[in-house]
Amino acid sequence: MIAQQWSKVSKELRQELGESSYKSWIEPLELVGVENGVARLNAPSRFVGDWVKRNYHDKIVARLRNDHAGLTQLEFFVGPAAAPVVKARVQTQEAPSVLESAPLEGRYTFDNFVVGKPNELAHAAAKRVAEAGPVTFNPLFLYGGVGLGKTHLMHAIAHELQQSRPDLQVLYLSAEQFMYRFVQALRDRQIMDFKNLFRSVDVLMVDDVQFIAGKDSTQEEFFHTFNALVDQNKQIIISADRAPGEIKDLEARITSRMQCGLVVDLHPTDYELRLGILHRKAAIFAETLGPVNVGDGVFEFLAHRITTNVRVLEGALQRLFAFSNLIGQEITLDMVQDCLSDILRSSERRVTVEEIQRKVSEHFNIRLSDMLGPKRARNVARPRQIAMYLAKELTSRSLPEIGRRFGGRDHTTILYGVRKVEEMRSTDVQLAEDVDLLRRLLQS
Ligand SMILES: Nc1ncnc2c1ncn2[C@@H]1O[C@H](COP(=O)(O)OP(=O)(O)OP(=O)(O)O)[C@@H](O)[C@H]1O
Repeated sequence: MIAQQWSKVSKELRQELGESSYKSWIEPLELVGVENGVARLNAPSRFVGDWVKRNYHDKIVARLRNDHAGLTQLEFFVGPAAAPVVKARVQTQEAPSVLESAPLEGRYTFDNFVVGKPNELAHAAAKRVAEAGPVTFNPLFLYGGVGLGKTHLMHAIAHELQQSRPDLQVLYLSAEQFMYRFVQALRDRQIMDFKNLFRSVDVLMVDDVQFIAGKDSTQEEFFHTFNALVDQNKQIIISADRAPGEIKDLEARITSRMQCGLVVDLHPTDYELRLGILHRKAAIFAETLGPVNVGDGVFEFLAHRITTNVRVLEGALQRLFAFSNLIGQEITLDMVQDCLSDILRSSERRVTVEEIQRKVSEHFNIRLSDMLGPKRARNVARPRQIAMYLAKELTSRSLPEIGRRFGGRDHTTILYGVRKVEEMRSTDVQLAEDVDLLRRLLQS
């Protein structure tokens, strides 16, 4: 049955992806089962599993859903199927005796998480929770844009707890899986069992909570589970793509509950963090694939050009490693251009220096002519430096080019402005907020 379903799906993928991608990535896979919204596939190596997950996850899930409504996730394993990583046990008689966590990604550990200015607070909060000391903030609410490491941090907490406190019952799942289990319990008339199971965990982690917004009965149940756990002083960790107050259609009482704990933001990455992540990921890929030579300037180029999110950055690097491995040559800048033309095109920065100058002037209520002119008063000079900083961050213009657009200033003046804002971001909260807001406005 499962084999037939997989054969149907792989035939469709063969048509869609073409013979060569099919042979490399789909043909070697075997579907071994589907349970609790997760399909388990056997892969010949972790590299193949990772690749397929990154590139074809949604395509495969969409097709398998024809036979398995409620499927949300793929899990890949190499060799004989392993037992799910984290389990929560309960003592009720009739209820299923085990509440299974969603699978954890083995690579999402604290060791593999690169810390920089944009994520240091989120990282510190996650580390604190992973120590499993007395609960000091509840819940920990992590939020940030797509692919900035929320899931990575949650899995890292689960891994750490698993190591240091195997006695704790830790449950990690996505909000979608929470809803799926709730609906299933309603359908099977096992709602009391569901309640008991969820109230028995010591640490509950719910990923992408924005998913339950607007889903009334799921929200209601989530609210009760949440309250019951908080009352018992059990740690809850939640992630979302935006701050609690900004999630549309989330009930006010849930929003205010979320705000009672520690709310931390994962900021968009900066150049240094992207560079650090590239080095770390390259070391990880090299462990799987063997060493690959990376030519001069490749990491810097990628960190400069791919600013959208870390997932895209990682996908780009993985593609380069796979290609370099296939042809047995080092990764050069030419190879980057050939191999990643689609990614580079789509991440081309469209914001212009002029747009930045306009927005920054509006925000600080100064004249555009003053921004470009010689005035040195602080109320003009600081916004000018912020605009210089954003121009460097958000466009691919060089410092001399930016200088020309700022009334013919020298590139060293621009560099000074950029550095000044970089420095001040860590000490001046107001300035950091202004910069983040402007960046968001310009990128939306
Ligand atoms: N600071 C970091 N260090 C190392 N890897 C990172 C970092 N930030 C993100 N990543 C990597 O980027 C990828 C995407 O991260 P993750 O899935 O955690 O993002 P997310 O914020 O949960 O995204 P989404 O909003 O799509 O759920 C993962 O492979 C993760 O390992």
